[in-house]
Amino acid sequence: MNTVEMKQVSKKMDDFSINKLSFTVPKGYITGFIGPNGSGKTSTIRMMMDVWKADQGEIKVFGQDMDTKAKQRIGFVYDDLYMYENFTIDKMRSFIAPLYDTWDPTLFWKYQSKFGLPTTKKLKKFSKGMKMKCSLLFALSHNPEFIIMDEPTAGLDPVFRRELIDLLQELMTDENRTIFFSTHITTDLDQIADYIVFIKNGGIVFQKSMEEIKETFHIVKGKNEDLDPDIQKMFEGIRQTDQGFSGLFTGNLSLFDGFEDRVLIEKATLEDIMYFMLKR
Ligand SMILES: Nc1ncnc2c1ncn2[C@@H]1O[C@H](COP(=O)(O)OP(=O)(O)OP(=O)(O)O)[C@@H](O)[C@H]1O
Repeated sequence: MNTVEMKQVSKKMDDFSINKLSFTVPKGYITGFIGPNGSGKTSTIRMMMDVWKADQGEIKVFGQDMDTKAKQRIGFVYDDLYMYENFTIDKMRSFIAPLYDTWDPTLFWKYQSKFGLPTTKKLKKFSKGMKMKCSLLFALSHNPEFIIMDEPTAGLDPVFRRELIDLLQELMTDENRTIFFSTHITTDLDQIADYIVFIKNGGIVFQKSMEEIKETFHIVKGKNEDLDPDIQKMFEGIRQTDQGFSGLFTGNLSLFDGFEDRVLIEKATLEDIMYFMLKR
């Protein structure tokens, strides 16, 4: 069962386009959305939320086209705060709470206190991190079954970032809940993601489960003298220094059996995978 299904979605902008993008967000799991700067993550999220219309393709959320009823079931965290800057949190609450049937005041005050957000300070006086926390506070207070976040950890200090990751994990004890979020901090995803959607230039690179990623991608380190052109071709990407080479490998590891201790093989992190696949 999928919370989101994007099929062959395309959109042309001035000097950029999303090209026949297809992926799913499986229900009950955390899916991380990665890609380099300007690859189309925010644009894709905007289309998913129906803030922007796609030129072509199909986007289904909860098995239907997006409408106000579906939006009620979603907690949406932008990379910027789209709220009235002259308002305080308390005033914002009086506007936003009535919009949601499932608004939970207990949850609101619980997160307000947990995030340490002042209720009487105007939003324009909030720091970047405080704005992100505020956006999270409003997104979580109506107990959404689907949480979509655009770079939620950007601007957060390491302590709160860790706390947010723990909070997301805690939220996932509800097996009906689904989380989809974009981030450049791939170490966060190494810890909590179940699936990864990787895009580049508005197109899909891959969608895989973390399990599949851990089984498929390896970093092989070795000596430069062992790196002949035939071996080089077997890698998805290679980095060479005077000390030796390291490369991203997705093939059968038995190929290196004869190398014995001349090579070191490790599981690749998401950062390794992005680095080598984008460098290629
Ligand atoms: N309103 C807009 N009108 C025209 N082009 C836009 C608009 N917003 C974004 N773009 C372009 O779309 C491309 C993708 O931008 P987008 O913000 O979706 O990427 P991203 O993957 O979220 O990037 P980042 O990781 O840097 O936040 C960029 O080339 C950007 O200039």
